Amino acid sequence: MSSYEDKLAHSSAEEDNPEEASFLSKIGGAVSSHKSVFCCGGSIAIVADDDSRFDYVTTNKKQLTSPPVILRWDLPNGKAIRKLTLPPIVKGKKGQTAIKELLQDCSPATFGKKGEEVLDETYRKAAKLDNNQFSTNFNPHDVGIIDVITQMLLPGIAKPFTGTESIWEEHLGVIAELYKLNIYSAPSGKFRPHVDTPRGATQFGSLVVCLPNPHQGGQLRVAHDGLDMEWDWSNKGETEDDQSIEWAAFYSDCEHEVKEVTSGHRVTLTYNLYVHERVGGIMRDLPTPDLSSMVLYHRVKEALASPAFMKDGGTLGFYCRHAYAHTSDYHNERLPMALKGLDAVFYATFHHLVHSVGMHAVMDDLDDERSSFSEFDSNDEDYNAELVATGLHGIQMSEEGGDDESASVREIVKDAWRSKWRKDIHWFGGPGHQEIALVHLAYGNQPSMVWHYSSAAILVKVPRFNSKVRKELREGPRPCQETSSGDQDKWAYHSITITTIMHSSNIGTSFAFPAGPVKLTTELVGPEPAPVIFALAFPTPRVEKPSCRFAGIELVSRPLGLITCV
Ligand SMILES: O=C(O)CCC(=O)C(=O)O
Ligand SMILES: [Fe+2]
Repeated sequence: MSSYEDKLAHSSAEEDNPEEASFLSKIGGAVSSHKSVFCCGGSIAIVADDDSRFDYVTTNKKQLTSPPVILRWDLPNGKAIRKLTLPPIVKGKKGQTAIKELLQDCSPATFGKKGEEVLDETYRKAAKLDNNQFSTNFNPHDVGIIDVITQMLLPGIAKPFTGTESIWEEHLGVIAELYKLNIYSAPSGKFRPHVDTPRGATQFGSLVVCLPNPHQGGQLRVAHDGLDMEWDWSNKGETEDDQSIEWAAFYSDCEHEVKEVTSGHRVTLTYNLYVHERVGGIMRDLPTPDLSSMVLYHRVKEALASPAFMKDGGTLGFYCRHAYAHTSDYHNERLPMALKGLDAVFYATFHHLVHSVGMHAVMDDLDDERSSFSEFDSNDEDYNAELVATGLHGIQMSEEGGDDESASVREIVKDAWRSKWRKDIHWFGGPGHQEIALVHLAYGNQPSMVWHYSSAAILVKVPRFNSKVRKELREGPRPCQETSSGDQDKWAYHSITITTIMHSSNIGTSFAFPAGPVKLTTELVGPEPAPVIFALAFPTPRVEKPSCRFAGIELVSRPLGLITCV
């Protein structure tokens, strides 16, 4: 216990009241580790004909409700579909007839053991339909379940994970993949303690949704790190005013079990929970939205196709229209992925069309300092120029200027802030939101602090008209040359030259070759386009033609020679 917790525990006259001390110690145990939040769950009331159920999603006035759940499933012959509503529309025995029909069309549920699907009713007794055999009107997003899971279960795993394509840190979204429909029926429907098999590197948990159908028993027990939670959904759906959908979600590494069902049928939907990047969809190399649906995309494409537009290349600049804390270390790691609105569209458009786009902090108002320095005038080389940082960087502190009375502010800032004077940029619009970028000492008898502010901007290096990038935009990508030929049992060494254009989203990109993937890492992606050479061995007949252009990365594959397989 830390000394702070120690103090808290002792502050309640522990000796006089041991019972209270025990409560305090239990509460202390429940907050001592972030691992104590390993599951969450709740109840969604069923309300038929509630047309306004989404009117209250942003207020605190009313709970979200769900209409009765409809299930439709394929008959085993695949030629017809049946339908069931839960809670059953007809009560009593008749209602349960429909469930029995559903049961007839299910198959026994298996479980994974040492990589194999096992059927063993002493371990798991349940019926199942796979997700391609049924459909439902129930969607956990609609009733806020996914938002709750994101808020409660995601922080612990919202870190970059290894072994996946992505290195983006903004893993904030949850995808719930409908996995199975299960029925645990009395007597002895159950699933003994187990840990779910993760279905891929991004799965972090499971969600169980229990539909309103009368049953007893079948409690779900979830355990983690010495803590235990039990969800008892018995009796739900039995009476008119107690009809609800019950749900629970938990991390993949939690042991859990379904205790024996003692009467009725416990009908559940299970979902696999995956983490994904919630922001950045438009910035992905294969973007979620279709960029060609944007007016800007067409205008840019049109311009790039014309020799009248920046024939010898040039630089375009765009000050972000939205505010970002771009000089905080935390935020500049999240840019450009966290760009929004027009900023995101501008960045993504150029990223996809010419690849050479980056974010920079810019100081544009240093000319204001000029008035006090008569030695500068409008003939100066850097007059009317913007000071453009080498990229985005955190706030800098400098002692420069403290004892140099003759230094101008412009010189001090230029020396202390990694940047360049730029006059060649064609800007769209003026500077926007500003953040503190640099603090330094002012010269003079009385040293004082001076603050300088920067705006976040997107700079695009437009390639020359006859560049490969622009040519390909006009004419489509060049087909790759056949790199080698050979017979089946020969292996070819190929050198793969990858020319990268610095962009953070290139990092983590991997190329699938038969010899294994090649992954671009931070070490390989330099500030300038640079060739990176790999020598790979793979069977020539199966050489996959690498595409010439892949997400801003140029690939050239050429044979280096043949070696014979032994
Ligand atoms: O139905 C439940 O509550 C849990 C089911 C389960 O553990 C599973 O399908 O893996
Ligand atoms: Fe499970």
